[in-house]
Amino acid sequence: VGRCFGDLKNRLFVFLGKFSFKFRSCLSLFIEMDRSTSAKGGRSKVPNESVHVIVRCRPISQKEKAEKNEIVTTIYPNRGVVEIASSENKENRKVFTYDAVYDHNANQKTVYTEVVRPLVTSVLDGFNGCIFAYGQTGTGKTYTMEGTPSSEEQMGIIPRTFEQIWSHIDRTRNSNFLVEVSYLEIYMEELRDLLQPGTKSLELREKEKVGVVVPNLHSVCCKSAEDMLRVMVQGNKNRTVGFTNMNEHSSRSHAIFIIKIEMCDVETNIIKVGKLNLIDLAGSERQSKTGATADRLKEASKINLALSSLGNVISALAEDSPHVPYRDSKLTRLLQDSLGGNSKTIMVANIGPSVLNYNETLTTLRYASRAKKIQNKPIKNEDPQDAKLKEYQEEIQRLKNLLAQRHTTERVSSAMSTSRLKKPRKQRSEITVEDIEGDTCEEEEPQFVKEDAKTKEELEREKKTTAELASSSVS
Ligand SMILES: Nc1ncnc2c1ncn2[C@@H]1O[C@H](COP(=O)(O)OP(=O)(O)OP(=O)(O)O)[C@@H](O)[C@H]1O
Repeated sequence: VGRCFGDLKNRLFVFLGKFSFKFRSCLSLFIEMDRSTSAKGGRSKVPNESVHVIVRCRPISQKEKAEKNEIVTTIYPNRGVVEIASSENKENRKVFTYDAVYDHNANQKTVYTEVVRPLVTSVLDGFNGCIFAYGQTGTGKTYTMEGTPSSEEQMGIIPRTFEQIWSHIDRTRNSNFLVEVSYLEIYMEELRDLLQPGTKSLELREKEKVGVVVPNLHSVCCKSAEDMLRVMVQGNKNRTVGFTNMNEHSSRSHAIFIIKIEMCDVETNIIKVGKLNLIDLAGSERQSKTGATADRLKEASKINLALSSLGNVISALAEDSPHVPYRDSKLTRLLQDSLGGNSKTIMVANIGPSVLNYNETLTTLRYASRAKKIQNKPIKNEDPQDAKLKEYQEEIQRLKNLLAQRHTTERVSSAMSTSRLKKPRKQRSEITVEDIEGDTCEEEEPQFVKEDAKTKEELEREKKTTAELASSSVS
């Protein structure tokens, strides 16, 4: 009995020990969670959302086919799994799982509908969104992000977002929208405005409650999907592209297409702002493979530097490290909110199927796996102080008040100056699609300015008739 009791007592101690260990670790987990949420600005009630990671494998190229390169990646779209086999040892297979994976059979429309459409819907509800394509050079980042915009089948993510945005605007009643786009590239660690080439390089600034901003970056107000497409095409003409052994039209810079949508519900007067960053990164590359020389070599080292800092940020966030090295490159500073901040983010990891790409593919798959662990805290941007629609609405109200005031004083005196009736000043950063295409066409006046001008005209006409009547009755 004594031995039995002793045994029971020992088991009880082991159990209590385990329990107290679990209790302690739970407690420290809660304390840790609380610490990390309060460290991120007290947004503890906002639910976390992981970065969505998808992998897309391009078809085998003509060159790879001709060289009879072995295929080492197997894609299982139904299970979200990518398997990669080492060419030396077929048994040595590495398996990775993602939110979605696509093989060479997946067309542009499928990728958009399944992955991007829900994110753009959120942006149209006032969230920040970011989609970035990452991968070795020549694996299809530009094909995925842009594709061939003139072809219904081949158009990529960016032109498809234009269509979704404008079909939403056309369908929505009782709301006003303001859509603006900007386009910039990071080339050799310098920020360049792709819509105003030749201007001096841009700076990054940290703005309280807003995050990292690019002052003096031009934005173009768009009134249709076609407008947005024209801006994209124009910006692409200014993007730095070069030839490498791996890709005839290799992007030598990281390009960021920014869409800002302000929307105001006319009944509630609530303004929401959605911002979408669409990023086509330059490819990671081995200088020996790309055959880089001189300028290409300098570019490549800067590209690789920015990409390795992106890798470090991803690793730090995935490991919940107390220090995240966002400040190490312009790219990571610009992506600060998209990785670990206020944004819904999708990473598209592009890979190639052949044995030639084995090492790079493995690196990309590992990066992508780590990125899955990144937690963001997306919050709806409602009633921001710097919304332009708000500024315009206040201007409309001011004009209306002015007209009402004028209407009453008109009868007493006709000397009131009309010079105070100004249309809203054109912002320095506001240019039109025509401006960037070299057309000097003046910007079409917003509807409310036209309406106010109409009222003013009517008022003038009324004034003239009254004066005529008065003069005829005197005579
Ligand atoms: N899913 C795909 N289906 C058909 N063709 C593709 C696909 N992905 C890529 N390609 C083709 O592969 C080539 C290289 O693609 P792309 O230029 O998009 O690569 P990239 O990753 O942007 O390269 P870089 O980093 O050098 O700019 C192009 O000719 C492109 O049309």
